[in-house]
Amino acid sequence: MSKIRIAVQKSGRLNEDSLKVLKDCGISIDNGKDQLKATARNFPLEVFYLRNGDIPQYLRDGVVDIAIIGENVLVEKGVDIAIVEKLNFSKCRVSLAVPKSMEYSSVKDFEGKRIATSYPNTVKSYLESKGVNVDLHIINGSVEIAPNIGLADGICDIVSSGSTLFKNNLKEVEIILKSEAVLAVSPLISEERDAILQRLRFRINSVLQARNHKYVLLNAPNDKLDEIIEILPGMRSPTVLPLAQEGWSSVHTVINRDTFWEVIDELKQAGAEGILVCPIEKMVR
Ligand SMILES: Nc1ncnc2c1ncn2[C@@H]1O[C@H](COP(=O)(O)OP(=O)(O)OP(=O)(O)O)[C@@H](O)[C@H]1O
Ligand SMILES: O=P(O)(O)OC[C@H]1O[C@H](OP(=O)(O)OP(=O)(O)O)[C@H](O)[C@@H]1O
Ligand SMILES: [Mg+2]
Repeated sequence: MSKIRIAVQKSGRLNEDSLKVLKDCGISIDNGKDQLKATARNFPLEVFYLRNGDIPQYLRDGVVDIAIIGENVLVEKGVDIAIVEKLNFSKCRVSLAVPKSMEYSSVKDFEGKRIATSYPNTVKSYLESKGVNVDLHIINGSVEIAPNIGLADGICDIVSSGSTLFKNNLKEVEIILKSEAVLAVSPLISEERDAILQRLRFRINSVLQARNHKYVLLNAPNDKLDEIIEILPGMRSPTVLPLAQEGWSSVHTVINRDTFWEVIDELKQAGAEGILVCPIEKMVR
């Protein structure tokens, strides 16, 4: 029986969270250190541990069938690779930044300037689309230091919290793109392996949905039930069960993490008591 081959970053920011997604999908992988390849014990899947920057090429050549990779790397390598899931981690942006002291009004201010970056293709195509010509200096790490040592006038690099920019006295002036970890698919995937991919996607979706929601139980006086149910979304509608104490009910529902605290505040104001919040392990819609 064939196995689907997935590329995962060998070490670095994506490694741990990528393996966690597979683990939460119930897939167990021997994760011996220094392995380049590992086989899952209970799912037709092989993991290839690779450098992030090499993964797009492996996908294009069909050496691996799928990969967990930062969207920004696919953009930089300019390969036309389909993204089938956004995985909601490693969120960042690729941005242009300049020294705080520089007066900046528009992207035209970059005309003729020296820009240090590890993402030359991304910067180039962005600035070309704006009709701006620059002098690019390609460096592989510690890009933010370049303006301070006189190597460049500005930089283009990954920004997340902004603290690296702050520490280097730089300010973010243009966001070129937003990125997060994604599941990408080789254009050469076979039909048989595509069927395995669909099974994997089903599991990934139920894991992502679960991570995004909480299970909530609360007690409510019966005369407040209508108002409380109005506040609650729920998968279909909330479950309402009578409590042993007359005139009270227990309400069970699922709440999205994004609106969680607002909903809890509203519930309390509407008369809910004894609110319990539990994590959800898997969620199948
Ligand atoms: N500060 C950050 N916050 C959030 N996500 C980030 C951050 N820096 C990088 N990323 C994302 O994580 C990915 C991997 O980053 P990392 O620095 O581990 O790898 P790399 O050094 O680019 O690659 P390689 O595997 O070739 O060494 C990036 O491509 C980007 O999508
Ligand atoms: O906005 P922040 O939260 O400060 O994150 C941005 C920094 O994170 C990344 O570097 P990383 O730590 O991966 O180091 P690297 O340059 O060695 O890859 C990126 O290259 C930035 O320097
Ligand atoms: Mg990095």
